[in-house]
Amino acid sequence: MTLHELEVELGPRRYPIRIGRGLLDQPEALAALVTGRHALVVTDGNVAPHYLARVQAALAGKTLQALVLPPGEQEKTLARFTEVMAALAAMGASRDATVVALGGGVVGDLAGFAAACWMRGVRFVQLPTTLLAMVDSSVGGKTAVDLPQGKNLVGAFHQPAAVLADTATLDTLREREFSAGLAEVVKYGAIADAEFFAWLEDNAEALMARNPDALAHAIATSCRHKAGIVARDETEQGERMLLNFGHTFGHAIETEQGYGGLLHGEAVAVGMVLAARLSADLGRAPWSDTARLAALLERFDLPVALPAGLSGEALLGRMKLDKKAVSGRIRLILWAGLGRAEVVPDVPESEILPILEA
Ligand SMILES: NC(=O)c1ccc[n+]([C@@H]2O[C@H](COP(=O)([O-])OP(=O)(O)OC[C@H]3O[C@@H](n4cnc5c(N)ncnc54)[C@H](O)[C@@H]3O)[C@@H](O)[C@H]2O)c1
Ligand SMILES: O=C(O)C(=O)C[C@@H](O)[C@H](O)[C@H](O)COP(=O)(O)O
Ligand SMILES: [Zn+2]
Repeated sequence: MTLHELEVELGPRRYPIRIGRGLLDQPEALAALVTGRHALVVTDGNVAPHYLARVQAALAGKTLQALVLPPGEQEKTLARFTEVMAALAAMGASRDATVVALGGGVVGDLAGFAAACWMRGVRFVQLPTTLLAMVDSSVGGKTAVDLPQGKNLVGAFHQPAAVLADTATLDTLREREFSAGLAEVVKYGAIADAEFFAWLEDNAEALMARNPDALAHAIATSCRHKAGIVARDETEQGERMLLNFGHTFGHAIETEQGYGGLLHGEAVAVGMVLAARLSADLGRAPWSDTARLAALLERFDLPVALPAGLSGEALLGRMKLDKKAVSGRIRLILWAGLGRAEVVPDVPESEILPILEA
């Protein structure tokens, strides 16, 4: 098994990211992640039938409970968060408990937020099973739930103790969700690594065919970028905002659709193209790079234009509740072309609205 091992370095608080096929088949390594007596495995109804038994078997010596939630973004709510709290209370979880997130970004964000809050913070382990979770959400400690008013509005920074990504779990992931993960992979090339972007262009077919070597390279490269940025700016005071490229638009779309329309990765794909077009409109980036970005996303079967039926004014209103906004003024991640993004305060609404109405 080819194993990629990385670290997120946060001074004395550092944690490993392990990426490889078959990691869930190593019971000792899984058991070592749970240090106290209590463990709560949070997962969802699509993931549990495939992978929960293996995790349960590995943790058999522990006081163990599993909470299987209904899948989907519409479940990343305060109500489900309360269910996780209730499960921890019912099992008598003490401060040395571990919350294990087995699933995609929805499970990871929700379980992580629960771990951040239970008794003011307990140990948390990420076992990501979607491409998106492996390349992005399992790393970096952003945890949250959505409100009807906006994405991830209630949350906390709470770093996992370890991330263990068994890439064999991607074998059961549906095509649409797989493509959604590729959007966040493309993001790293777009904001920080033009060479990686070109590699993605050259290897798009291999990635869509889920070639194991291509996938491992894409996941490890993405995690290396994310780990580096998080290490330099854990709580998003500056550089980390670049990871939000496409997200001010994307989150507005997801919220406006009631979390039942585009998937997060799909909304980010549209958002990145809108941000790139706005950058080109403002003379900050070459149009040719915007075309390359859209073309690559399309090769990954991702949408690159706003879904029909959304009002530009309504989307603009949603964008004002973005967490990067300052004193109610929208702050956007724009780019200067492939591999170079920047935080831009005070982009006039009069420049943004036409992009939302085009
Ligand atoms: N915390 C962060 O830094 C961060 C980063 C990016 C995205 N996110 C969040 O992540 C979420 C999106 O994550 P996602 O794309 O993983 O969505 P998801 O968790 O909803 O998973 C997608 C779908 O795939 C199913 N699934 C998961 N693993 C599977 C497997 N191995 N086999 C078969 N089916 C499987 C799930 O049940 C779900 O239906 C959003 O809420 C987004 O806001 C957070
Ligand atoms: O890790 C980060 O920082 C990111 O922004 C990664 C994003 O891909 C992710 O969607 C994140 O959840 C967005 O965070 P938010 O603070 O904009 O809600
Ligand atoms: Zn994202």
